[in-house]
Amino acid sequence: MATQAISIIRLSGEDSFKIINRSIRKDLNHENGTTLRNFYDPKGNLLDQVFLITFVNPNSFTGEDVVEINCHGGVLVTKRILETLIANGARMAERGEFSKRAFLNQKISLIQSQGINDLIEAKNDLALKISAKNMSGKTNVLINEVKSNIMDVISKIQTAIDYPEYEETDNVTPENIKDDIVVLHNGIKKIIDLSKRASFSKNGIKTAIIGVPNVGKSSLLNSFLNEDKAIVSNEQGTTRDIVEGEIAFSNFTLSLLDTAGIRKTENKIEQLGIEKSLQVAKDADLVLYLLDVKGDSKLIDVDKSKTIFVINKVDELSNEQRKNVENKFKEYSPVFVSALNSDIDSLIKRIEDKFNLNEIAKSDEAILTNADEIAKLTLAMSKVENALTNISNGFSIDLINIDLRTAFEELNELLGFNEIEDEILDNIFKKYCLGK
Ligand SMILES: Nc1nc2c(ncn2[C@@H]2O[C@H](COP(=O)(O)OP(=O)(O)OP(=O)(O)O)[C@@H](O)[C@H]2O)c(=O)[nH]1
Ligand SMILES: [Mg+2]
Repeated sequence: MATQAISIIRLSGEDSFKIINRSIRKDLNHENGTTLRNFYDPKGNLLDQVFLITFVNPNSFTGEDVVEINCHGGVLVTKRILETLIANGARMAERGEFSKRAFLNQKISLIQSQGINDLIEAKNDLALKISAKNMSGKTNVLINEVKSNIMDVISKIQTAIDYPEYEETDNVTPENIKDDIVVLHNGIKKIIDLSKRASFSKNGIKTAIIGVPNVGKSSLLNSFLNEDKAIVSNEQGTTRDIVEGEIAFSNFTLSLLDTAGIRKTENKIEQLGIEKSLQVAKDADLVLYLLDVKGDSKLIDVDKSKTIFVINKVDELSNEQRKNVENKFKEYSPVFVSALNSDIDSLIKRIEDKFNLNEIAKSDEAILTNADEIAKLTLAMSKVENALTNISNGFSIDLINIDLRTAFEELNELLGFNEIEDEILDNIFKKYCLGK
């Protein structure tokens, strides 16, 4: 606890009014409202003048009676008010308990509660934007649309199975419903694709900076971070261990890893550093590979699909030399930067383009950034894919129906509409910051 301008203490549950009434002189009316009151400790000593906001169930965040106590933000006064409330019958909330109660009282869905958590932890503007949308319930609406599209196809099939004598159901054949299912599949695929890329925005893109010694890897890290974090020198093999740094841009966060320059060496410690460099490159989401303009173009083996090739020290190149270098490394379409002069905007732009983060920032689609949520959606998509394969294999509509129903159930689970075991539920909400 630290000193703040004001502290806000929230009571939630059916005894909320009873508990606060023990610390004030005249009972509050059991209604929504605001009031300024003197707050007394159990011995009757005046502790503070507090501003109270009351919410009567179900019209509160948790769906229960809630009293919000706005007191002065001193550490001691806040502590004494908390102690008084506890003496009067309250207890401290468990981690995530407010959100859990809101969920159990059907005030918010699982996606919304995840959105609250993400909002608190957002490290950049895009992550903030996505979490606000998820928290607001807009994403629920979009997922519900997908659900009702699945429901439409299921209903068609079900009617054909239950009432085969109806003329309208004659055209419900696997071939005829195929187009509907393809549309469904593409819709879910798009959400997954955007979500996977957006989750980088939330978690930080794990970015390895690699290359031969002296190309300016540590200088590039420092230039990103705008501080002298890694040691830079013109001696080859300066960096031996991984140096980490994190930087947030408007649409993404980079978790940068500067590595030891890769070369043949007899030095055991340097060798270990180089092994680490290769491992880091393997594990990374993104590799910034600094090419050596003076050396030959024999490259370290990297996964090109996740690599951006960079030529540093552009400040040292004449126009003529730059053209030659561009030619030499044409197939890698490298980005030119000068770490020394902090001239790295073109690289930042290239990263943004690679992950297409602008598209995500502008997108009106549902975007989920939590691995569990994406996994559920992926499972739903695989069931829809199964349905399509079964159509191609000439299976009957009742078999196709089974997969669509499972996909539907997965979406329900994503929204938290299915029965969820208590233990799993506790685990979901435990990651919340205290009491939220
Ligand atoms: N002119 C110029 N010099 C640079 C630039 N970036 C780095 N240097 C210089 O290049 C030398 C090597 O830089 P480092 O950042 O230590 O290179 P490194 O790739 O981390 O080297 P190792 O850790 O040994 O693998 C230093 O003398 C830097 O000042 C640049 O953009 N322009
Ligand atoms: Mg270095």
